Amino acid sequence: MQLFRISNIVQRIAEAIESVINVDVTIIDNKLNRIAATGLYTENIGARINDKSVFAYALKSGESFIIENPRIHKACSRCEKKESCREFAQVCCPIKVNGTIIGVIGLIAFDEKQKASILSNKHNLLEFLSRMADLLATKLIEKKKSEEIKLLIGELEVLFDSIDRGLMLVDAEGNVLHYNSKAIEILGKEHIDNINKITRHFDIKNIVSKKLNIRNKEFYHSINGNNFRIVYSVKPIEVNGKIVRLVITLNKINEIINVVNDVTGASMEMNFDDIIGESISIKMVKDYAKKAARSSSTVLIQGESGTGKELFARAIHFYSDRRKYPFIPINCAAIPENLLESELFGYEEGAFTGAKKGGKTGKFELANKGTIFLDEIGDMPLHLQTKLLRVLQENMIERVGGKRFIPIDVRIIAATNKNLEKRVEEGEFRDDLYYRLNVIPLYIPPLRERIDDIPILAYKFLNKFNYKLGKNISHISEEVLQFFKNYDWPGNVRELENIIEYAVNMASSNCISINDLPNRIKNKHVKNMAADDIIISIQDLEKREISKAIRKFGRTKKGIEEAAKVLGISRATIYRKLKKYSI
Ligand SMILES: Nc1ncnc2c1ncn2[C@@H]1O[C@H](COP(=O)(O)OP(=O)(O)OP(=O)(O)O)[C@@H](O)[C@H]1O
Repeated sequence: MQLFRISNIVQRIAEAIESVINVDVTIIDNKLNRIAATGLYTENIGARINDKSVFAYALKSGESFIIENPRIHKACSRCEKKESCREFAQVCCPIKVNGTIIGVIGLIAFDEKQKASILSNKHNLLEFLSRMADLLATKLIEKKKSEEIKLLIGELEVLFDSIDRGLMLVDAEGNVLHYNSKAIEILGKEHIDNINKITRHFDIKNIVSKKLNIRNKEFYHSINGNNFRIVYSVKPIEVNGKIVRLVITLNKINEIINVVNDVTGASMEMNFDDIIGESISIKMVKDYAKKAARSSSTVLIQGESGTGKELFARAIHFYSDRRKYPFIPINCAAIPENLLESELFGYEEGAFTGAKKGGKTGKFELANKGTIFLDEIGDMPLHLQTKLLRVLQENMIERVGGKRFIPIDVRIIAATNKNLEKRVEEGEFRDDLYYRLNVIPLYIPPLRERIDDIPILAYKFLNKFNYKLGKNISHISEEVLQFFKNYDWPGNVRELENIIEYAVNMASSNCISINDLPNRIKNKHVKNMAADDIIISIQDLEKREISKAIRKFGRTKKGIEEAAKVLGISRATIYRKLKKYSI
């Protein structure tokens, strides 16, 4: 700590001491710089004092002392000016902060009268100087503390302003004391002159009296006639058991929605190249879907389960102008009927028993400016179909228990594996909604109608699961591929993917064979074997028959011998084949 930082105060204290004692005063710092002086040495303020002087001695000793006989006193022993010294007496009193010497107060008598004044009351004089030294030390500590506080305030101001949320500091009466630039951005510049009015949304009285912590509530706010929903939280600051301040954080709902979508991966990117298939039919659907992506009309995707309807919906979204906004999928059949409405449209706080505090944002709002994918639309209950139709007609949604309409800009892609026209005929699906949804119809053919795609898809999934499971299987046997082409694929591409995952787990050689497939598939294969038109390679046949025999007779030496006998091959041959096919 350096005395020069409070040099004004040091000088004032030096003058005060002089006016009380009538003796010249010099105050030096721990570097022997004269910080303050009165009388003869005033003009030497700022100059350095010799390091063999009495002051240097005082700094080193750390004790208070009085020199009654200059030149003879031991403090003068090293002084180079001792012979020419004009001083009659001197007093030194160190200034200490937490035990560290930071300077010295010195009194210098230049005549007998001043000397007498010093010597007449030695004890009280030293006591007085030590008080003055303490006063200087306290002033220096205060200065340091106030500089630290200034720095802290500066740091907090920068921090306050760099936070990407609106912040307001409010007193217990609701007066806004501070706000950051993000708060101005959220609330709108024109509201800043009347910022105290904003606090009426927060019920400050209640928060203060009940010491409440409020999390993620909403209020509606209007800027230039446009309505926004702002989400706020309030944290009280308590001092001695009383709430004295409140910190209010503000966020625009849209910004929160974007964060949620980013974090949950709602917008997992997908494009048309990720849709595998070289068959003419799939190529045609892709071309058609690319055209659909350019418009913002509603698309209805129809196709059996697992044909890739969601894949197409995602690819359309990421090929469209909405690609920077969320893609929000919702499966209308997977959510219980009583929850579906609030999932889709959200609800206000207190809308029903068990409703979450602060309400809930629905998928339509989450998808704002993006695309909502309504999967299994055929299973949507009739009363919600009516509500959905209104959304399509008016581009507005109403939260459950809400009193106002919220404008939305969402593209709808719906999908179903049901025959929707039939459901319309049966009265299970509103015909007006069907026509509204079916503006751009897209039909995805089942796998059995594009068998040329099966090997490509099978190898694509083989690579995927090799990577995922750390395997290195390079082939799928001809017998398996042939069987796949004849299989009916009720679960389409999803089923094919699952079967390959199973087989990659089970295969012990570098080729997937019939034996590696799940039992329910193998059984179907056995039945198919009866069909004359299926041709199986000799190798696959050999492998299958050897496996069958081993399963029947066992892997013991005796079992293998028995199997060789039944198969009509030698013992050496069966061992060789077992190794070859990794059975
Ligand atoms: N052409 C394809 N290329 C690559 N993977 C595909 C293809 N078609 C479907 N898949 C995969 O098959 C699985 C099922 O696809 P998706 O969920 O899109 O089908 P869906 O028709 O929406 O099914 P559901 O009717 O059950 O909702 C996914 O893992 C998907 O990645």
